This record gives sequence, C-alpha cells and structure tokens, in this order.
Amino acid sequence: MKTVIIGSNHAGIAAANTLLDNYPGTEVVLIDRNTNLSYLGCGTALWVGRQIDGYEDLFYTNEEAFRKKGAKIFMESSVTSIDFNNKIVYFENKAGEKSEESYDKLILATGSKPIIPNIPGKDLEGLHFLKLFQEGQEVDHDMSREDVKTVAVIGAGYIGVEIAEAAKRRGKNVLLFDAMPTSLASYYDPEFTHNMDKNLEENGIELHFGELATEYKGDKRVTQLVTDKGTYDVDMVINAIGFTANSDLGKDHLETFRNGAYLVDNHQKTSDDSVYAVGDCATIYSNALEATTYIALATNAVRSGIVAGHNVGGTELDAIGVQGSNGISIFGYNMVSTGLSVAAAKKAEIDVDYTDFEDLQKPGFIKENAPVKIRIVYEKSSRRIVGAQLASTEDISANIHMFSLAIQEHVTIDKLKLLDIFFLPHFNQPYNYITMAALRAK
Ligand SMILES: Cc1cc2nc3c(=O)[nH]c(=O)nc-3n(C[C@H](O)[C@H](O)[C@H](O)COP(=O)(O)OP(=O)(O)OC[C@H]3O[C@@H](n4cnc5c(N)ncnc54)[C@H](O)[C@@H]3O)c2cc1C
Ligand SMILES: NC(=O)C1=CN([C@@H]2O[C@H](COP(=O)(O)OP(=O)(O)OC[C@H]3O[C@@H](n4cnc5c(N)ncnc54)[C@H](O)[C@@H]3O)[C@@H](O)[C@H]2O)C=CC1
Repeated sequence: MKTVIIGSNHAGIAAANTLLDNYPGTEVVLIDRNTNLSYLGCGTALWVGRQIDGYEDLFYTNEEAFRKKGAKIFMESSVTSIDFNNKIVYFENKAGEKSEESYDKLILATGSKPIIPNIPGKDLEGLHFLKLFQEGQEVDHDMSREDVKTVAVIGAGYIGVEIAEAAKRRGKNVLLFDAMPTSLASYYDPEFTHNMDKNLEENGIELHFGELATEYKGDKRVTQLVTDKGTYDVDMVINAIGFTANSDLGKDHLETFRNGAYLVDNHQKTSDDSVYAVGDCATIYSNALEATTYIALATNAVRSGIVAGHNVGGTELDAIGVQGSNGISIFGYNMVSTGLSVAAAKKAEIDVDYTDFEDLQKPGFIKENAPVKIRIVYEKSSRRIVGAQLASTEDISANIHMFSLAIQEHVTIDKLKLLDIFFLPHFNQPYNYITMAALRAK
C-alpha cells in the first residue's frame, strides 16, 4: 500500500509518523513546497520578542528523520495538480523539474493561508503576514531596522496580540487594530477581553478597536495606515486577520465546507474514498456546537493526522471531536478557554446561561497569590457544559483540560457542584473557584 502525503507540517508529520511507526512495510511519500518542516509558529512571537534565545529549537523533526524511517520525502516541491481518477500526484521542484507519484491513498495536509486584506497599497514594502518561519524571519529583520519605530498590527486575535507584545518588547510604538470592539473576541466574552485590553494598554500598546483598515499608503514602503477612523504614521504593518483553508488542489473534486475546507468524516476521509484530509485544510467536529466546523490549531492538526494515519494503515479509529481549547499569555497575564463563549453560543443560536466567580487562587495567608476569574457556560435546556474561560496572572492553564473533557462527555453543570477537587494551600483554596462557580449556577 502506498500513501502520498501532501504537506509535511504538523498534520502531515503526524499522519506520516503514525503510518511509519505502526504499519511496517507501508510505503509513504511526503511532498512539501517549503524548505523546512515542523516549525512551531507559536514560538515566533517568543523569539521575535527576545523571550527565547533564537528559533533553532522551534523545529521538532527534519527530512532525515523520515528518510531513516524509510519514507520518501520531497522538500521544496510544489504539488501542481492531482489526477483523482487515475490516482496520480504531479509536482515540480524549485529547479522546475516535473515529477509524479501514484498513490493508493492520498492524505491532503496542505494547511491554511493567512487572509489577505484586499485594500489599496497591499503590495508596498513593510507589510507582513505571520504564518511561515520565513515570514517570522522577515518580521524579525524588519524590526531590527533603526528607522522602524512604529508598528501597526491589524487583527487582535491570537497572532496579533502575541506579535504586538513582541514588538513592544523590541521597544517599538505599537498600534493594535481590530474590527471588533475588543481583542480576542472570537475566544472570550467581553468580561475577559476587557482585562486583556487593560493589560495591553498598561504595557504601552495603543488600542484601536472597532476600526477597519481601508488603505496602506507610501511610496515604495508603507508610511501610513488609513482606517475608517483616521490616518496613522507607521513604519511597518503586520496583518493577522485569520486563516482560511488551503484547499486549492482538491476544491473542484472534493466536497468542501463554507470556508473551503475539505469536509471530512470521523475517519478524516473526504468525499473521495481514497483521499483523506487533515489539519488546517480540513473540517473538524465540535462537541460544543455538536456540528462540523473549522478550527485552525496545531493541536487539532496533530490529532487529525493520527486518526487519518491509523485509518489509512488499516485500523479503524474514530475522531472524538474537539473543543477548540486554547490559551494565551501576554505580559504575564494568562487566559485559557475551551468550547463556546456566551457570544459564540449566541452566534450559533445555542441558548446558554453562564456562571462567573472570582477569587484568589490560594488562601489569603499565601503571599504569592493572585485573583482568578472563571466563567462556565452551559446550555439552558440540557444543562450540559459548552464552554469555560479562565484568566489570571497565576498559571491556571491546566484547569481547562477538565472542562474540555466535560464538554466532550456532555457533563452537566450540576455534576460539577460536588466534584472532588483536592485542596492544598500551595495550589488552591478549600472552597475552590470551580466549585463556587458551579454552585452559583441558576
Ligand atoms: C504565528 C502562529 C502561532 C501559532 N500558535 C499556535 C499555538 O500556540 N497553538 C496552536 O495550537 N496553534 C497555533 N498556531 C496554528 C498552527 O500553526 C496551525 O494550526 C498548524 O500549523 C496547522 O498545521 P497543518 O500541518 O495542518 O498546516 P500548515 O502548518 O499550514 O502546513 C501545511 C503544509 O503544506 C504545505 N503545502 C501546502 N500546499 C502545498 C502544495 N501545493 N504542495 C506542496 N506542499 C504544500 C506547506 O508548505 C506546509 O508545510 C499558530 C500559527 C501561527 C502562524
Ligand atoms: N495561542 C494559540 O493557540 C494560537 C493560535 N493561533 C491560531 O492560528 C490561527 C490564525 O490566527 P489569527 O490570524 O490571529 O486569527 P484569529 O482568528 O485568532 O484572529 C483574527 C482577528 O482578526 C480580526 N479581523 C478579521 N478581519 C478583520 C479586518 N478586516 N480588520 C481588522 N480586524 C479583523 C478578528 O476580529 C480577529 O480578532 C487561528 O486559528 C488561531 O487560533 C495563532 C496564534 C496563537
């Protein structure tokens, strides 16, 4: 059996390793147009902001590792088309040499691409995106220029907020723009995002929310950003207004979701029996929404790669759905969320209630201590938990895994009320904020 995998980043790597590690004798071919594989984009803001020494450790595998396992791997090779009827993949290397590979099974792992704001001036120098390692290098390089004093970041989602912090740490004036009235609006409710916005402002980032970029101005290089509310002098712009699925190769043959992602079943199989899709180019099932959706995260990419790898290898394995669990840490302020916020539930027309609580992480007699804010969101009719948000300068991140499991397993808010939660002053309070929030649920 021969499997061709197009795209060898997180999702493709997970699928390839699953096949190579568990199904000896299977033939695996990986094709990727990039020069590198396994880059952890989550580290970009950390090295650009000089919180870590460099980018070298942000890669967790390489071409050689796959060759050693017996796979064929073609880097800097772009797949140009696929003949789905005759099961042949056509690709071209950087020298323009054309090749082809036949397949029994094909795994599409072509990921996502940044959404490009379609406004005048978009070809000027000094405009950036932040997806690839190379783009991180370009941003880093531009920030090293003496004449780059003011950086505008468009999009206050996860990439935007993280890179705004990094630019500030590099001593730049930072202007952060978003169409929504707060940062991180797709992940948290305003009661949480307001704290993050305050944190950003206190650390010197100028916020421009509810403001839409309409034009980049400049001669050769960008010098001004025009929005529907004003004109700003800038030396560099970083665009981070979200990702869309990269489904160019199969969109005319395979069934797709509303954003173009390949529609997959719980084996990661597309509408073509021989073709699987994984990671950011594919849909995913949300247990909170109880529906198919699109969530671009490395964690989902890895899990979907494993599921596809086993199903292609011959072991039936069902994906169990996801909650879209995520986290962010900015100037020491930590936020984590899973499932749906109240705003996201409303958008999805799910009738929810929520319960909030705020307390110190540990008893008052412990000096190293800080407030924690929690919100649990649950469906009114069934009382199943559909989301949770937490924020603190304490490390509260591990709490979110329990809520992820609760959503996955349809646990009701009432089941949390008397849940056995341990107490030790070093870590938490006897009246734990999770218990307290659950007890307060209507
Ligand atoms: C700055 C940044 C920070 C992030 N931080 C986090 C985080 O903290 N946590 C988290 O969970 N997620 C994070 N993400 C999201 C995460 O990186 C993506 O969800 C993840 O990369 C998806 O993996 P993938 O393998 O599906 O797709 P991609 O990473 O997009 O990889 C797709 C691969 O396919 C190749 N390819 C595409 N088309 C072709 C073609 N025609 N021929 C050959 N090769 C092709 C590409 O070269 C690429 O290597 C971050 C992303 C960025 C950009
Ligand atoms: N910590 C983490 O888990 C991280 C995850 N990622 C993932 O990578 C993907 C891409 O990240 P982002 O690009 O930050 O997407 P995002 O979806 O997190 O944020 C995009 C932001 O851009 C705003 N926006 C959209 N159109 C706009 C416009 N025309 N003008 C101004 N603002 C506009 C949105 O309101 C939103 O706040 C996401 O799926 C994200 O979850 C990225 C970085 C870190």
